[in-house]
Amino acid sequence: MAEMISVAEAQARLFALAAPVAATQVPLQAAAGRWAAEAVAALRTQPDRPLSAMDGYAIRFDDLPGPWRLVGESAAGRPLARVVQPGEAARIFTGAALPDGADSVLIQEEAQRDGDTVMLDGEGPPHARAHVRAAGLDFHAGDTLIAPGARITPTRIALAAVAGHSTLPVRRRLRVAIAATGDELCAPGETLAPGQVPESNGAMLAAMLAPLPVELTDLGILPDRRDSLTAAFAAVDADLLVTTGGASVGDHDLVRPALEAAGAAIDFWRVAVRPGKPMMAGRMRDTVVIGLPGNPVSAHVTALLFVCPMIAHLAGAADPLTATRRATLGHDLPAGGARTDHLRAVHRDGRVHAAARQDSSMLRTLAESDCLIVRPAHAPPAKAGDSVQILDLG
Ligand SMILES: Nc1nc2c(c(=O)[nH]1)N[C@H]1C(S)=C(S)[C@@H](COP(=O)(O)OP(=O)(O)OC[C@H]3O[C@@H](n4cnc5c(N)ncnc54)[C@H](O)[C@@H]3O)O[C@H]1N2
Ligand code: MOO
Repeated sequence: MAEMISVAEAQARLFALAAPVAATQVPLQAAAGRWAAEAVAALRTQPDRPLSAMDGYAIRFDDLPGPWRLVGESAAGRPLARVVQPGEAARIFTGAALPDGADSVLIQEEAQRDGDTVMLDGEGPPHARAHVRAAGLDFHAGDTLIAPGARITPTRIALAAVAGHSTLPVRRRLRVAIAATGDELCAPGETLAPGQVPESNGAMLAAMLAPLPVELTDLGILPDRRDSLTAAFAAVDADLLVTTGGASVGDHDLVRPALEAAGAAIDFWRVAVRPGKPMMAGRMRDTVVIGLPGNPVSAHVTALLFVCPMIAHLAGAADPLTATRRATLGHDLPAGGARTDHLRAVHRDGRVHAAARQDSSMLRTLAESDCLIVRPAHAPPAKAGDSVQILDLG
């Protein structure tokens, strides 16, 4: 039987199965949560001219301590069409263009006005260009603002908009098919015959993939019959096929032979991960296939470690792996086993506490957990107060 490979090796081999899909240009709002297919440069300088950062009076710093003669007004979008001469001031508002000739802003809390005369009533601007946003303060035309492979966050969408873009280069949406396998499974809510259980992996996977740039096809529940599995897999037209169940070594675990009969070359099967060991991945013509174990917790953990990162990779992410972070352990843990362990845990009083029972069928413990404690294979025993790696659960 094939040896187990490490999580890191499995992720690397998975990513090597297919390159990111084709690039396309989409409207700003449609780019949310996707990844930049190429570098995005500024089409304009921001601000494109000096602007006031405060409400007050545009003055020449050398004229301090005043007084000044008021000669007009500059409001946002309505600049003053005149040069401010020595001894003159212009009323100005936040975001308005600083008139030519002026170099500083006297904030209105430090000014007194009497008709057309403005007088200093306080400290005044501490230096020339005080309360002025210089042209190019934020960025200059031509600056690279978004690196290739960077996630398109709401703030990057705003940045692209102010940089002059109405569209962004991303990868096309991925066509993802999911299928549950198992004769015991019934659609959620259906009346169960003896021995049947409601199918839960499909709804969970669909929810996990919902924030990602995918077009999802749910093939529903496939029976544990090699011929029907083969026919269903062979008919898939997608970038990625994700199955759950039937991945292990039992007589009814037929996903691997059915995938192979449908033309798939399996690249690896069995990963040193707990839960989730029997997962497999390979390629079936233009479709990457990932076979996840059926146990609901195993399916969740392997989807988190492999499916979501693979979608990010195919969607062009420079850094597709889900980030771990450090947390403080709330109690002792025994030495780890031969597989990298993922313990369902909750934060309490600033520390993480693993659930007492970690059976991979127990969905309730998973749903009540806010993170997974990641323990590398063969980790030595850990003590309360030790630092451990965690994966946040959404
Ligand atoms: N002799 C061995 N037996 C098992 C091994 C092994 O190495 N040797 N590995 C175990 C491990 S680890 C796991 S994980 C499971 C996974 O096996 P399968 O992928 O073949 O999963 P199934 O047998 O199809 O199902 C397991 C369990 O999960 C339930 N299930 C399956 N699909 C769904 C679904 N879509 N929604 C809800 N629940 C589902 C299913 O009813 C079973 O209870 O194998 C071990 N065995
Ligand atoms: O990997 Mo299995 O998921 O340990 O139960």
